[in-house]
Amino acid sequence: LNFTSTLGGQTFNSPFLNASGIHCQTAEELADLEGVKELGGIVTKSATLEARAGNDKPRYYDLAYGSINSMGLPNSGYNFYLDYVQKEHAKPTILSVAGLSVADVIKLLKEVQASDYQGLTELNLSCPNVIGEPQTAYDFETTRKVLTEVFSFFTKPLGVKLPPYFDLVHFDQIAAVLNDFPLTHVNTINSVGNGLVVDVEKEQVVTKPKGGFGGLGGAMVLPTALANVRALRQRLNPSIAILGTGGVTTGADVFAHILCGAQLVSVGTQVIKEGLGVYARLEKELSDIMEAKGYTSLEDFRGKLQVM
Ligand SMILES: O=C(O)c1[nH]c(=O)[nH]c(=O)c1Cl
Repeated sequence: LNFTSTLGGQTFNSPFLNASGIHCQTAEELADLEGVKELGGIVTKSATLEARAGNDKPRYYDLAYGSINSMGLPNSGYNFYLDYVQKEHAKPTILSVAGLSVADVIKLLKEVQASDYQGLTELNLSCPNVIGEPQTAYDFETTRKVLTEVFSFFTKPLGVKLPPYFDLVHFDQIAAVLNDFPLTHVNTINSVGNGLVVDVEKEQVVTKPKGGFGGLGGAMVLPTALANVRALRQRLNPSIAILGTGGVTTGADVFAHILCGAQLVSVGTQVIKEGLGVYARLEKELSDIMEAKGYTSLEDFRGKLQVM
């Protein structure tokens, strides 16, 4: 089966990625990812200018149907991740970056531009958990302003990580912004922001930051993730690839993401639930589905979801 694709000048030998933030914050976690042969690429935890401890714990809670997190962007600081991605790796890397202000984003990306890093960078415009900070990509004007400033100097492969949208007009509006820039990709979705999980027995929230409000992931967000992949595929220039993230627990979910237009597919919550062995299971399940349908390559069905 042909699982190979190229993005931003890099060759990905498999459609699988780790979702930024999951098992990709420390040197040990990143080394673990290198050892997962079914992973096509490695995405770093979103890096900020300064290292961050993140929000108070408990800040992650596992549910039967998914997860809620209010991590608060804990990371070792961009120097650590920029050094990491400039080392030799058997797989392509995607350097995820986030800023607490437009100025931080510009400063960070100028460092990346000035470095010898030739791989992909992904600007996270959608973290829902930094207290007092908005999810930038819900503000279309600010998103345009940021991208205009970034592309005035940034010439390396760049994608953006988007929050989920829930209104068809909003899909039109964000696509109208993104189509004006030479992006390599869009990664959709980030967690569904500011959900709330209640422990009825304790009559209490389950995470400490923000009164228990946090980003939702896992099985429960799959229909939202598929809708965002599909809607953006239908609206974005073909030159902008879609990385599908959200709700993947089976090979059928991976197939669905690709059918909606995803080039690569990230797995987050399920890695926490099942461990890194999940990728071998997903690859087997996806292969079995493709063989049963007579497909030999992802191109045979990518973006070919039928309507009624
Ligand atoms: O709280 C986090 O660190 C976090 N959590 C998320 O669910 N998405 C993000 O982009 C980030 Cl940056």
